[in-house]
Amino acid sequence: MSDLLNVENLCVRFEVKRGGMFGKKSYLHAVDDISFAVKKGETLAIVGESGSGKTTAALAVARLVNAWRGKVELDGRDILPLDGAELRRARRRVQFIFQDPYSSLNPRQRAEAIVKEPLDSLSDKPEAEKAEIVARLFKAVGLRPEQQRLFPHQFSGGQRQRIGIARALATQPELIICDEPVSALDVAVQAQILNLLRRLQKEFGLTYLFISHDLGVVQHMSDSIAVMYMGKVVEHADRISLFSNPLHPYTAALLSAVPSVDKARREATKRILIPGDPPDPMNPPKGCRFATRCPLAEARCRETPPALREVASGHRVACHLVPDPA
Ligand SMILES: Nc1ncnc2c1ncn2[C@@H]1O[C@H](COP(=O)(O)OP(=O)(O)OP(=O)(O)O)[C@@H](O)[C@H]1O
Repeated sequence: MSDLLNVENLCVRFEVKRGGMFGKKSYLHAVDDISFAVKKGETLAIVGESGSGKTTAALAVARLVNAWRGKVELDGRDILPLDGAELRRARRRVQFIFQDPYSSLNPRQRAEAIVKEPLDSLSDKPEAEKAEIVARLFKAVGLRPEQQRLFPHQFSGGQRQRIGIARALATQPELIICDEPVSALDVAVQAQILNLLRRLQKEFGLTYLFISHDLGVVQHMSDSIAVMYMGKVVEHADRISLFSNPLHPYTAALLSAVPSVDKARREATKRILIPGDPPDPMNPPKGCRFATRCPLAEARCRETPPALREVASGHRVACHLVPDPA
């Protein structure tokens, strides 16, 4: 399968003023030169702790925040320079499911109007056709026809996320960015929504960029995984390689916190605690960004930033301590 999405050297920075109105202008580099690709019909998960830049990267891919540098190619065409009708077309192809089904739906709109909204803003279809599409989508996400007329507060959290999913599907997108789509939901409901997302992926041939801090969820939802730390991708591999052979000390620590159903594995894996807090994002460490918290860090880690390099087929890592392949 060819790549649907190819992100190259993407950088997003936010201007931050320090010291009041006349303070010096400086920048927070929330996403700092990241690259990844996702094959058609597959799921790439982006994981990392809060503040690592996952959401900002996803918003930049969907053109919901401005990238500072880099490329976001859909089927080989960079969508970052697009505007006008071409941008509208690209927006139809890339849709977003938000984390919080409580705050991402307008409480004053009926469910059917919420699901129809992307068609109103991005398509020129006649009203009757839009109504048909909305009715089909309610069915596809497991909601009943009479629920179309209800308001968000009349739904449970899981049902609200189904509305969010139906809205994301309205323009028949190819790429859906799921930003922590189940983290605001009860565990039992989480499984239902994840199953729904998987079923829809098969049914409509969707490609997912799946943002999560929860590796337990990612284990069930991804073909490949990119691990982010302080704006950088530190490791990127297919799911099986990453779970069976995590190479970056940060990935190993994240994985050690995932409860395993396999008793032998549970006993063999010792929980690795990551000491301290992430450094100030306005003032990142000059070498490896993880060096201040890495139990294995050496002098070179504090001095020189490690490049992301391929150490096994499709397995890339940014760590000085991982040897080159023989
Ligand atoms: N609009 C903004 N202005 C300034 N800084 C921002 C803005 N949005 C995000 N940031 C900063 O960019 C960095 C990355 O944030 P981001 O929300 O992308 O991380 P995340 O990994 O998605 O975290 P979370 O899981 O908490 O959403 C953080 O340091 C955050 O404070």
